[in-house]
Amino acid sequence: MIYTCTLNPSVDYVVHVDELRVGELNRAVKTLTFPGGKGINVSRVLKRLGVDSTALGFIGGFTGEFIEKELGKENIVCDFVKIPGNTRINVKLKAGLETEINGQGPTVEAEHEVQLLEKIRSLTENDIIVLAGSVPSSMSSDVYEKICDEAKKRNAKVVVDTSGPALKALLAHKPFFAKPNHKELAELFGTSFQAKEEIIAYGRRLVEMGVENVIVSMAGDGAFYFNRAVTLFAKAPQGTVKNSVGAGDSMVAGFLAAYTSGKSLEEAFAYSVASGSATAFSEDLCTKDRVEQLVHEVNVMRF
Ligand SMILES: Nc1ncnc2c1ncn2[C@@H]1O[C@H](COP(=O)(O)OP(=O)(O)OP(=O)(O)O)[C@@H](O)[C@H]1O
Ligand SMILES: O=P(O)(O)OC[C@@]1(O)O[C@H](CO)[C@@H](O)[C@@H]1O
Repeated sequence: MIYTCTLNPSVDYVVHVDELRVGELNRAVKTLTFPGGKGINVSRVLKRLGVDSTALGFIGGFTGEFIEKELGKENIVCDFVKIPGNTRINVKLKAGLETEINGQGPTVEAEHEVQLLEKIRSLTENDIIVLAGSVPSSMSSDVYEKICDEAKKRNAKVVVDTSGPALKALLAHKPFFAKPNHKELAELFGTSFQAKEEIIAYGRRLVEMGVENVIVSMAGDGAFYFNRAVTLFAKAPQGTVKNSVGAGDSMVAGFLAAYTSGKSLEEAFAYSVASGSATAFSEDLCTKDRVEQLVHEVNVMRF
């Protein structure tokens, strides 16, 4: 079974305006509301790609109820720890450019962390757990490491899609799969990239640190895949971007869906890139049909 863990889920409130006038009244031309948070997005895309998962993490209040109801409509199994306070609302403002304002999220107490860790203790060697998204400011920054330790003790595979100190700390635990974008990779090593060769060098360093599979995404410029044996590159398919929120999460789901169904590495990587782009070209997350159309446009090259 695949488990996703979203410590700080969100209701994503997508607001379209023709033109943003700062300091004035703006009227939306369209608004959309989605259950969000990186792990939840991975669960939603996995389901669309025909793979079941269980969504773990913390939810609370009317926004938490919305998330659980929406995931229920999509037949996604939820096993959240319920907390007081409202799950955050993240504003995704579309006014030509995409601007995001992510909420802080409710307080998670020590007792809630204990309840989550208890759920992690039921994982087995047949399971994969995806740790995705930011750590709530009320939690200690090593919570992902604690979850990772519990999962690894039980030989479950750990997948990491986070950034900053949480990503840095988790790499030492040699996860099965990590998907930083190129900016997160640069931040990890306190550098900035001017050329693709630098992305390759630093991506390979993650493999040397013990990560089994690494995908470094580069938005419209495609992505690299690294493991001990190969470096692969794929350009992103061309299309009209409608919403890049969740594109990275869709890549994680696409890779896992293909990998767990026994596809080759090249195929899994192509499927991952196609899933990211299919989401970028959709208002909500990708559909399986769109992924399978786009995968034919993804050419995987070996370096
Ligand atoms: N403009 C685009 N055109 C085509 N494909 C895109 C575009 N933006 C993103 N993608 C696809 O989505 C993948 C992931 O994008 P990106 O690098 O932006 O991830 P991310 O920063 O983790 O995203 P997020 O945090 O919003 O989920 C890319 O590798 C690509 O396949
Ligand atoms: O604040 P975090 O946890 O870093 O990111 C949360 C978030 O921006 O990530 C998802 C897209 O990847 C959205 O659904 C959600 O709003």
